Amino acid sequence: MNKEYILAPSVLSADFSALGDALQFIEQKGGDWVHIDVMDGHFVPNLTFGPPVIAALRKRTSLPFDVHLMTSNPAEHFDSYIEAGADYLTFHIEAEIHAHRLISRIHEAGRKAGISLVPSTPVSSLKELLPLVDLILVMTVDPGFGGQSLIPSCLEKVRELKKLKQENDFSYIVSVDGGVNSRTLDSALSAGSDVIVTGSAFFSGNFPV
Ligand SMILES: O=C(CO)[C@@H](O)[C@H](O)COP(=O)(O)O
Ligand SMILES: [Fe+2]
Repeated sequence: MNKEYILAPSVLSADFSALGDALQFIEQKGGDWVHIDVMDGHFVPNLTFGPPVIAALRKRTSLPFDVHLMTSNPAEHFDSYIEAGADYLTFHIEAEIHAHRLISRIHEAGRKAGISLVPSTPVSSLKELLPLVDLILVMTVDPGFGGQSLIPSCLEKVRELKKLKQENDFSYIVSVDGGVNSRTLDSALSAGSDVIVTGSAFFSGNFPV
């Protein structure tokens, strides 16, 4: 299928007892990246993968790893995720005051730095970081779980970010994460999303691939 966006299926909705097979499935279905949701049971009320699991998956595919840290204090352990094989490492603005420093450290390690914001955080909170980041991940659900419904008003942030990018010649790409399925895909794309993350819809056959 010829598509004009980066498809980043999230293994959060895969069978955790067969994550290697999930990577193969993503490749077969034309996924461009693998989205890996790291949850610490603190920043979000759920717990998922850590660096050892990511390092094991790294041996099974050459697709880029889009690691989404939903963790408190991401600066404390970001290097383990880089060592494990993250290509894009995204952390939450709500979890890190010293974001400039963390972005620099990710860049010094030779990886792409992403910043994410939950539905209640406005784009204005990212103002100082817009010239620095490679990716902005707009959460369209409250993070922590797959299978939730996309909050349509969050897509306004995608429009705002794309406008700011154009006006200021910034280089970031914009990703939409949460509740994207065959019904909501068009709205995410028409808002200007460059990357589409999809978990439950992709693994249940409710995503147009
Ligand atoms: O970051 C998250 C959830 O916190 C996402 O990456 C989910 O994995 C997306 O799942 P769906 O909403 O597509 O089921
Ligand atoms: Fe995610």
